[in-house]
Amino acid sequence: IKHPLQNKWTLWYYENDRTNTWEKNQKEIASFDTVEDFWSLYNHIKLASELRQGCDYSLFKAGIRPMWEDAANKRGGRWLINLERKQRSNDLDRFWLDIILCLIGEAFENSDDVCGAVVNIRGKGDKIGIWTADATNSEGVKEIGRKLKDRLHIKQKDTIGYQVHKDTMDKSVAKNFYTV
Ligand SMILES: CN(C)c1nc(=O)c2c([nH]1)N([C@@H]1O[C@H](COP(=O)(O)OP(=O)(O)O)[C@@H](O)[C@H]1O)CN2C
Repeated sequence: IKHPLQNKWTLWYYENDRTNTWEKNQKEIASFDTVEDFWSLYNHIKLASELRQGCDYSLFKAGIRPMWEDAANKRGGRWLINLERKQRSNDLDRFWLDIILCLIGEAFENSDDVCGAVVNIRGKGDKIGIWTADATNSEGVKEIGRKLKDRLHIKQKDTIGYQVHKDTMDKSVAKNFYTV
C-alpha cells in the first residue's frame, strides 16, 4: 500500500500569459496525498530552475488557492526568502524540494497554520515564500521561520522577513512584520 500523507496537497503552475488575468494564469497541475504519488509527480515535471522567467510553482493544501484572497490566506502572510541570481544553479532546487518535504511531512510544530509555499522564478532574483494562515500568531509564525532557516542552513546572521499579505497587496507598505 502507499504511504498516506497527513494532508492532501495541490501543485499549481503560473505561466505569464499577458492575454489572461493573473488569476486565470494560475493552473492546477495535480493533487496527491501519498508519498509515492508525490514523488511520481515531482519526477514527472520540470525543476523550478528549468522554468522560464515570470513563472511560479505553488504547493498548497488541497482547497486553498495560491492567492491572498483565499479565505485561508487573507488573514495571514509569508516568510520570504530572496535568492541571489547565482543561487538559481546551486540552491534554488534544493531549497524548494526541502521546503516541499517540510510541508508534506508536517515538519513544522504548528503545521496547521501552514497554507502552502510559492517559488517565483524572476530575472531580478528568485523568491521562495512560505504562506501561513494567521499573522497574529507570532510564536507560531516565528517558530516556522526559525525552523526554515535551520532546514535550509541559512546563517543565523542572515535575517528573513515575514510580510502580512494585506501589506504586500498594498505595495507601498510592503514591510517585515517579523524577522528571524
Ligand atoms: C487575485 N489577484 C489579482 C492576485 N492575487 C494574488 O494572490 C497575487 C496577485 N494577484 N499577484 C499579482 O502578481 C504581481 C506580481 O507579484 P509576484 O508575487 O509574482 O512578484 P513579482 O513582482 O513578479 O516579483 C502582483 O503585483 C499582483 O499584481 C501576486 N499575488 C500573490
